[in-house]
Amino acid sequence: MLALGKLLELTLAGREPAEKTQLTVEGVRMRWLSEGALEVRPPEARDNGLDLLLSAGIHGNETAPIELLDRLLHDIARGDLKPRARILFLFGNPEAIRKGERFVEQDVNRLFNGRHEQSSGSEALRACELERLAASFFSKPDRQRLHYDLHTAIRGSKIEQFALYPWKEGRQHSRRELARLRAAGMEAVLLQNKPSIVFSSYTYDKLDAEAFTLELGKARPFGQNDGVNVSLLETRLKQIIEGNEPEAEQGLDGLQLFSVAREIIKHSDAFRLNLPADIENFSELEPGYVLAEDLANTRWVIEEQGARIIFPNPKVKNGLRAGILIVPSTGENLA
Ligand SMILES: O=C(O)CCC(=O)N[C@@H](CCC(=O)O)C(=O)O
Ligand SMILES: [Zn+2]
Repeated sequence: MLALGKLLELTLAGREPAEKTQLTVEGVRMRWLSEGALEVRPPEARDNGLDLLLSAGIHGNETAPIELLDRLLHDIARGDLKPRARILFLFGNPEAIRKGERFVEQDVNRLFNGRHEQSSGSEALRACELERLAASFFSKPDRQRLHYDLHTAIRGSKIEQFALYPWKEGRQHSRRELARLRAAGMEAVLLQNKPSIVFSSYTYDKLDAEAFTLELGKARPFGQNDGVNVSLLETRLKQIIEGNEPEAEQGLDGLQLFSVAREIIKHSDAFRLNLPADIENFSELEPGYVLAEDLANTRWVIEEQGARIIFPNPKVKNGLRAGILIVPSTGENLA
């Protein structure tokens, strides 16, 4: 296999490849751009006009998505997968991946849409570099732009695989993209309704890509991901890469839609989240339940019917999201 197909090995070893560009037997050009960053370009005559950004390891301990991208890249480097799309593979936080930690000093996925400018340290620099790599990749006019940022979650979930769809003023969420996600095994989608500082929000908002965070199961160390079944997603990604994706069904086939009711922000060290440590994502909360308390007698009380909690985490830094309260959505504003 071509050395550049071993991007993960290079990244784990913290090494630069001797040759920065290599051609596969199929004439596919692989170009190493920076640590954990590799561009794949099909021969011009085969290019179908899609620019596909696949990122994983924005959180270093979320290894199932990293292993998935590693398999795709191996297949391309061996000539077993024949891309018609241009692809940018990104391993988001190499230092944290090497340590097997979510992050080293700060969460890279809270540093996009310019937030890195208000911060310092290696993770702020990396967020800036990831923005630059994505912006340069998505700078070609008249091409389709698609970004999947792949994650696994800290805790178990009542709905195992789901997507978060960013928001931008004046832009509608796409039914066609939702159908594509359903075909890729996603059981639910959270339709965001305000701007955010995560990677997929940056590519959606600033680079006009269709962009999603995908949650694929529970985070586990390398080699221990048998419980994370990514087979439907893997099949669909191969089809997208090879440009032979079956036309998605019109219906969303049982895909559950949610919208954000409220983001729970931790304001101080006095923040308390009144949930069991092992609570699963998408657990329902009854109206009247006191979800959280913070300084100056601030209380987060459930008011919404059908409210559920995702990503509860009282350990985040002050000022950051400590959970999202969501409610079912009918998806009436889809394009
Ligand atoms: O399990 C958790 O609490 C977090 C899992 C995770 O990393 N999720 C992403 C979601 C990004 C988004 O809001 O689109 C994150 O929190 O960064
Ligand atoms: Zn993550």
